[in-house]
Amino acid sequence: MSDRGPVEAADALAAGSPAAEDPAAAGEGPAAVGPAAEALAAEALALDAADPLAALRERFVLDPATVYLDGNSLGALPKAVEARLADVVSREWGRLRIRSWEESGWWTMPERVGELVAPLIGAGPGQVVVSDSTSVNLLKALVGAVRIAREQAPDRGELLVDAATFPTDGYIAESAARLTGCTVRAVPPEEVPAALGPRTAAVLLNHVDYRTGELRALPALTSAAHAAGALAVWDLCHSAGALPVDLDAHGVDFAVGCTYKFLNGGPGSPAFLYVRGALQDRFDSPLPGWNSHADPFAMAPDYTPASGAVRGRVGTPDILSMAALETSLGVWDGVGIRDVRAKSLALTDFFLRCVAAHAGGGAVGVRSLTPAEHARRGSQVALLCDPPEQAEAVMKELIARGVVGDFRRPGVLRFGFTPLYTSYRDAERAARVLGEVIGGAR
Ligand SMILES: Cc1ncc(COP(=O)(O)O)c(C=O)c1O
Ligand SMILES: Nc1c(O)cccc1C(=O)C[C@H](N)C(=O)O
Repeated sequence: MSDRGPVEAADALAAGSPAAEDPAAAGEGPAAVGPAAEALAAEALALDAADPLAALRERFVLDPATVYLDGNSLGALPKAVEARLADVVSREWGRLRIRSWEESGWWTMPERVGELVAPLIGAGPGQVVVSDSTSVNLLKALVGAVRIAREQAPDRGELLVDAATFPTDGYIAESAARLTGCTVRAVPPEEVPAALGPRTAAVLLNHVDYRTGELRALPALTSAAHAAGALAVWDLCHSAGALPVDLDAHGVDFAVGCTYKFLNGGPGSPAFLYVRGALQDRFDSPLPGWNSHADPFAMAPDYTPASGAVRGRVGTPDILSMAALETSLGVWDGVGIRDVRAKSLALTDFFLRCVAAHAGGGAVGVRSLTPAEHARRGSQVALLCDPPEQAEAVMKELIARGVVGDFRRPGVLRFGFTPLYTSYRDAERAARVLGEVIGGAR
């Protein structure tokens, strides 16, 4: 992207977007005023009144003056976290001190919290560990996948990587390739099936594109990788907690994801690593720290890997962040990920309709890069500004008016929808204020 100007880069983004030509998903025509605007506001009220998940909003700290649509970058704070952290600090650390590794269950937290994440990503017990960052887990997963692929076929020497990937995945894939003697080939996800071959060791894909919000076909792409004898590694940062992933059902080999977005774990909360049960004994981590040793307190000079999910650990876990995440995951009690998905789609559908009604006719145009088809949509809406150079200023003004999304180069306004706390009124207000901001630019 760096060698292109914002307009060229925006054209490339829009050209690759399946929704770019969809008028229903674009702000075209004059902005809605009067009865049309009132009808959308009334509809939002009715949708909120009928929303079975509406009460969950009470579990979060939210500011009524703000519409928070940035939960795909940093999830909102669940109310229960403050008291938990105060207790961890004052009692577990302050009074119990070293005893807490055992008495407060600190030592086993990575596996225990992994078990709380597991049902949300369709993983049975014993396959998910919470540890380190997504970037670090990507290295473990990629090197681990290549090593397994090469057990049977030592000449598999290529890593296929999503060409539109979030940058850290690409950087880590390059390093994983250098460590294993592989080469990296960047491929648009839809071209992965044709690019797979007898030399492919592993494929790394983002489940949801962080800029466009496009949801990739995880089942089909995983099957295609397997048919070619390669392993499938998925980055679930923008899907975990937003939609069903069903890792076990689709036979995914490795998956990673962060917990501070739709899982609301807090800034920098530790990420998760999934290693399919059938592969765990063959998982040879490139970061075999003492926490993943079969008997860490033996302090043995030689490394013997632990069995199960524990093998994905490295060093001492970050207890404060992990405790915040553990308590945050409590907001999912009694909540089904399929219900969350249904609300996410309804919210983004409604927001796109409101944008189409409110955000037309200004000096700055917007069109959705996010696929209109439900099967290809994550839980965000990405609007490309025309001209793209205006996007940053538009987002700044939106934030000043209490609508918090974010801006991504070259000209994308991103709005994340977290069904646990986002209301239809939020969606309507965000689109209405966007219309005012764009209209104000006339
Ligand atoms: C798709 C994706 N992968 C990886 C990351 C990076 O994760 P981390 O900074 O926690 O390593 C992010 C977000 O920052 C992301 O959106
Ligand atoms: N991890 C972040 C951070 O430390 C600061 C600001 C933003 C982030 C993000 O998570 C960005 C996010 N992954 C994205 O999709 O753009």
